[in-house]
Amino acid sequence: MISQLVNHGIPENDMEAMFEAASEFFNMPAEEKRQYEPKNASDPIKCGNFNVTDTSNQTFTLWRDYLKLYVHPEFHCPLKPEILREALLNYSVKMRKLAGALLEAISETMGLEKSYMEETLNLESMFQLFAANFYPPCPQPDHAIGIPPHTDHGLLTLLIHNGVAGLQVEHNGEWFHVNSPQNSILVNTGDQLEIFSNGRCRSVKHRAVLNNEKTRISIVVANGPSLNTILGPAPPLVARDGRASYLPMKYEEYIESQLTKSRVIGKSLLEQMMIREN
Ligand SMILES: O=C(O)CCC(=O)C(=O)O
Ligand SMILES: [Fe+2]
Repeated sequence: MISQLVNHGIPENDMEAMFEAASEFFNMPAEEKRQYEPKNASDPIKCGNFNVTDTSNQTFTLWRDYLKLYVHPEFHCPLKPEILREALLNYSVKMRKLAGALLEAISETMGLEKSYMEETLNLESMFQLFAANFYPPCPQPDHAIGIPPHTDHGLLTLLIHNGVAGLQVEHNGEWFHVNSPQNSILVNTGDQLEIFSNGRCRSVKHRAVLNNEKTRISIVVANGPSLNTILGPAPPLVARDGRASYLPMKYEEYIESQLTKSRVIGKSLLEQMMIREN
């Protein structure tokens, strides 16, 4: 499930402030950014760039700079550029409210109480991850990739971009461009929502491709349950369906396992969580 919100109530200024702050960050000298090179996968502030990565069954040359920050329940932000802190605090609060409202509506659509997810998944202390992705023009766009195919691990990811196309989603084994308008917010369902909904909301496989003309920037906020939530299919949905289709796991462990297990086993973590029918 992927949807596009056009009337989302987030002022254009708030989005522009994020693009400006992210561009300033990426344009800082390399020495300034080096302090945030990741030492551990769980560092709350990290940035990095072009490299080669192995997913479960392929090796990719990546063509992107990224900045990843844990912004809730604890707020982490680099000191520079100075404009980033205020813009990000404001933006992350608004994205949290929007994600909360969407999750209430999704709860109701599934026949649950409006506040069911908020209460059972401890959304008050939801784990929120911010990412800015910067993809410069690539001379050979077909020989590298911005982000390899993946699903997001949280509940809902909210994404905006600077008007340059690049995001693609997979449907029935084929890749399709998501040509969303510049000021819209793209809503992407993640693994935790697929598990919680017992398969009603599918986690969308997506990737970012490159071009040789324009720099693309995407600003992503991933909203998940609290890190200590043990998330499994919602019991009322399991009762309705007659079976649970997924195993439960603590969200914090899920994030850690996604970084390690899928490479070893050769299947995505979400596939490993599925309980097949005999
Ligand atoms: O840049 C994009 O459009 C995709 C970004 C993305 O999938 C991610 O950061 O998880
Ligand atoms: Fe993603």
